[in-house]
Amino acid sequence: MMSAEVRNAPKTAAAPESPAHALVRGGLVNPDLDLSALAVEFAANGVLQVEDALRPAVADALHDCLAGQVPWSLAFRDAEGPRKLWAEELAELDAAERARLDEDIIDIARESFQFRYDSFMMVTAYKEKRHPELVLHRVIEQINSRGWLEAMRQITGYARIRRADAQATRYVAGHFLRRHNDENDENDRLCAYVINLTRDWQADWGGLLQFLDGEGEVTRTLMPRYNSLALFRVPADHCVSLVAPFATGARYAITGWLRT
Ligand SMILES: O=C(O)CCC(=O)C(=O)O
Ligand SMILES: [Fe+2]
Repeated sequence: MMSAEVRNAPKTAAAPESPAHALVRGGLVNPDLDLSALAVEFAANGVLQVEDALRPAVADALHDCLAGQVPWSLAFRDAEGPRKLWAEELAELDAAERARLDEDIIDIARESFQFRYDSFMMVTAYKEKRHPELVLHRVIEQINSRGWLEAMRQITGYARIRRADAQATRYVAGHFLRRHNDENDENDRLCAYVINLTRDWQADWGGLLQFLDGEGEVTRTLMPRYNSLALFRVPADHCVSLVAPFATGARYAITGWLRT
């Protein structure tokens, strides 16, 4: 399937070096973090929310990119599996087709694993050199840099972390991600991470990252606080709760896995 990036952008080799690109090249990690203290907390729970995780100016640049520049596509599952619909394809649907799509998404959610959120596949865009103006290309380089990976190895205790992938996500009213555990066929995901880039989110808007035990009890809830970094071991059962119809904000994040 052709990616949103492929459809939406001409292929350009040279990435323009804007001030935001230069800023992100300077590194992501907030140098004030106490990595040893965070490691103690992570070792105890296997789940951790790091506050003020990125350098503040970097968080602001990433927020501005997600809130203003990213060409989102809608991610969900149909009968065959994961699907993406580009913004233009959604715009072409009439009201009846749109209602049908919503019904189909919810029908699957009733019976099985399902999600609905806006997505931008950062690794695909990077490899295919699509949308080189987006600072997200620099993020792909930085989350695979020695500095970031070493910080992640120190916090998680996983010396085997070798690389990271990433997608940008946006959850608005009606979006959700049902219970799953992040395991994949390659079995190379050691930890999941979520960099939260939403300002002024409210807990009763939903969009909460929740961890579940074998009895279906919620064991931990993480608010998507601005510039927080959620880290947790894979596998772990978790979900993103439904964003309420009255939520006026969008929940922005960059999320992916720390891999072998
Ligand atoms: O956005 C989040 O908080 C979690 C996302 C997630 O669980 C996933 O993409 O697998
Ligand atoms: Fe997940």
